Amino acid sequence: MQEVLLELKDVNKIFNPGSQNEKHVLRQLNLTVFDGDFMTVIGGNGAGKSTLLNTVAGNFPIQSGQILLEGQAVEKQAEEVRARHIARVFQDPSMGTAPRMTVAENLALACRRGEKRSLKKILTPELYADFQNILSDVGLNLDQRLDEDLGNLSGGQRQTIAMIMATIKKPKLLLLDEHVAALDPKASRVVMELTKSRIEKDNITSLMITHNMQHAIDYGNRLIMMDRGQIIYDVRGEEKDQLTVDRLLEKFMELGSEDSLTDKMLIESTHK
Ligand SMILES: Nc1ncnc2c1ncn2[C@@H]1O[C@H](COP(=O)(O)OP(=O)(O)OP(=O)(O)O)[C@@H](O)[C@H]1O
Repeated sequence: MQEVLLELKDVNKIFNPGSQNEKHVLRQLNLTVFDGDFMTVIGGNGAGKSTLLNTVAGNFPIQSGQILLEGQAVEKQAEEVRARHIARVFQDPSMGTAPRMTVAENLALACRRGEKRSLKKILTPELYADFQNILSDVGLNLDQRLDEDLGNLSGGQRQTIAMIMATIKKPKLLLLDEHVAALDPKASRVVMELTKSRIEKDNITSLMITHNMQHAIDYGNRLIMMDRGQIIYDVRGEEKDQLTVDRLLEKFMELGSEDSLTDKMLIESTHK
């Protein structure tokens, strides 16, 4: 039996409740994520994908329901406890990283995720040597750039560092919110392959939002499709392996959701 890592039970998330701008975004949402699942998350604009990740991360309070990480209610945990367990990579590489600090300093901070930050020197020669090893495996000559400000690197290089930062200290849960969407196809490929190897190396339970349906099919062991705040399709294993982009498009049509299929999804899905 696979162990449950994350459980969402009847979760409702409403923005601006009781006001004219009330927006019921997650609707009685139920989801069980098993230890080691690498789940891709797709859905049209406004389906609730980012809201799902933000509520799981404990950033958005919910109106009702439960979000349990290893049986503990996420929103009741202190921020540093959540930060220790849950790592995130965003579309914007400046989020979660410090552009005016060097690559090595950023990595050193990531090694202390969830610990009380202090000004004490944390970048030891041993850590520096570890970072050089990790980066020489990645390529892109990043091992030569440890002393450069992170903000001077290209978008692809910064997302590479962000991905390593998120996984350098194994999190219980990794949340990826369209983390390659702003990259050109070549950089996107490099970061996706790194994503796969970092996740597989430590068997990290991961949720990855993507607009690229080919990526959603090619990566991970499980795929969910969201529509109007609910999970309307959940496949894994062989059934997922047999999916094609055409089949996913059909699925959108079947569910009467073709309006939410955006040009971005159609264009991105043609890139491997
Ligand atoms: N902080 C907020 N306040 C009010 N409404 C919000 C807020 N955040 C998101 N929403 C609304 O909730 C809905 C779902 O947004 P969300 O960002 O979760 O969708 P998504 O599936 O990630 O979409 P996309 O693919 O376009 O990023 C949208 O209608 C959005 O406008």
